[in-house]
Amino acid sequence: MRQHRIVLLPGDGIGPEITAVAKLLLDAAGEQHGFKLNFEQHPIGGVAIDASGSPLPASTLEACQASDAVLLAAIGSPRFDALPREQRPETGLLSLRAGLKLFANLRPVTILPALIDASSLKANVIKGVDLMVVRELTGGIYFGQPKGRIEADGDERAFNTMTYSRTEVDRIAKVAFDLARDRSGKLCSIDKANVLDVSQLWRDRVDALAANYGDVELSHMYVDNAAMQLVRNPRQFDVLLTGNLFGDILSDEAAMLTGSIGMLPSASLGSEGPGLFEPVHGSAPDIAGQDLANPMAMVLCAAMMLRIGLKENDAATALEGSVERVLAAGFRTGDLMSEGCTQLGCAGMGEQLLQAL
Ligand SMILES: NC(=O)c1ccc[n+]([C@@H]2O[C@H](COP(=O)([O-])OP(=O)(O)OC[C@H]3O[C@@H](n4cnc5c(N)ncnc54)[C@H](O)[C@@H]3O)[C@@H](O)[C@H]2O)c1
Ligand SMILES: CC(C)[C@H](C(=O)O)[C@@H](O)C(=O)O
Ligand SMILES: [Mg+2]
Repeated sequence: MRQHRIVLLPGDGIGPEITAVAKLLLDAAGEQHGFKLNFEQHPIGGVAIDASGSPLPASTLEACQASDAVLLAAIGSPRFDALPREQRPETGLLSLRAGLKLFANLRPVTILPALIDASSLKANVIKGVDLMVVRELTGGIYFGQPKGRIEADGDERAFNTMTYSRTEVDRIAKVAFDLARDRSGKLCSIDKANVLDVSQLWRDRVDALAANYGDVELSHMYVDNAAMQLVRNPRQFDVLLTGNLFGDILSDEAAMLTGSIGMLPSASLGSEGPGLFEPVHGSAPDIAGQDLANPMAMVLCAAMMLRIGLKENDAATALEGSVERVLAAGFRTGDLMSEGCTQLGCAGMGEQLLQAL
């Protein structure tokens, strides 16, 4: 039987609740499709700070490095907001992405027919939307130096640096061009080249690479316009290429096209080694521990892990199918609830997903 080593990182807030659902489905999918997943669970984020003082213990990173794929739920809690930045839960996640060299974050945004009325946008605006945000994940203003907070001239000042090298832009742009080639052949690169030097380099490199992709229709858009176009006419987009910060913001915005941030999965990939599969949403402290979380983004992450990380395509399709069938049958978590549907908690949704597998 095929065997795969999976590191599970439930993390904080709703993380453990949605991880339990994903594990249930992954075990069942393995049984149905002839493979076994060997799970190891490790702490990251707030739970790791509580246990060991570090948001990314060395043992967690080492286990991830030795795995075939990593499935992370979410990290973060207001309890840690006053800690120095290097000790905060978010730093654990950033260090994991950097430690595994996961420079490419793929965030697919698809509208499931059953959820056409769940979005805050009109059905005729979102119908048929199928786009992919390709977000650079280990550079830009998240990691740029210098950064810090200083006292100067009787005032306090804080600063971060938005920086990209040619090499960093080229490798993420190549991922986006290749994806566009496999999809509809359309790529829109997002920047702020009218103001920022770092964006002008970004645009110059994307233009230079376009010479190798004569079959891809490339356009550029300023990020402020992109934020507007995403809600005005999202169907104009196929692959969106963004830097780290712009992609973070635009993907949360794009999540609302699907009806809820609780529906959006992502895959964080490097050029080799295990991928990290992580929902776009956070630890949702406002609903944590109340059996209210939508586990479907996490289940769709598990599907991405099966397809991209483990090449278990049939099982991936089965998981996605189960999400579609449960929604078509009218089951909803609170974030997606609309008239005439049946509301379920996180665990109840897990049971329905399992039955529909
Ligand atoms: N990848 C990650 O682990 C990740 C991502 C984003 C934010 N965070 C962290 O999470 C914490 C909370 O951040 P936030 O409130 O800005 O963002 P969030 O995504 O956690 O929550 C935003 C809103 O969406 C809702 N929501 C999110 N996921 C949901 C789900 N699966 N089902 C139902 N509702 C859901 C929440 O209840 C909340 O109202 C912070 O500490 C932040 O740093 C972590
Ligand atoms: C929690 C935070 C570090 C993270 C990010 O900004 O990348 C999150 O918002 C995300 O979108 O994955
Ligand atoms: Mg985010």
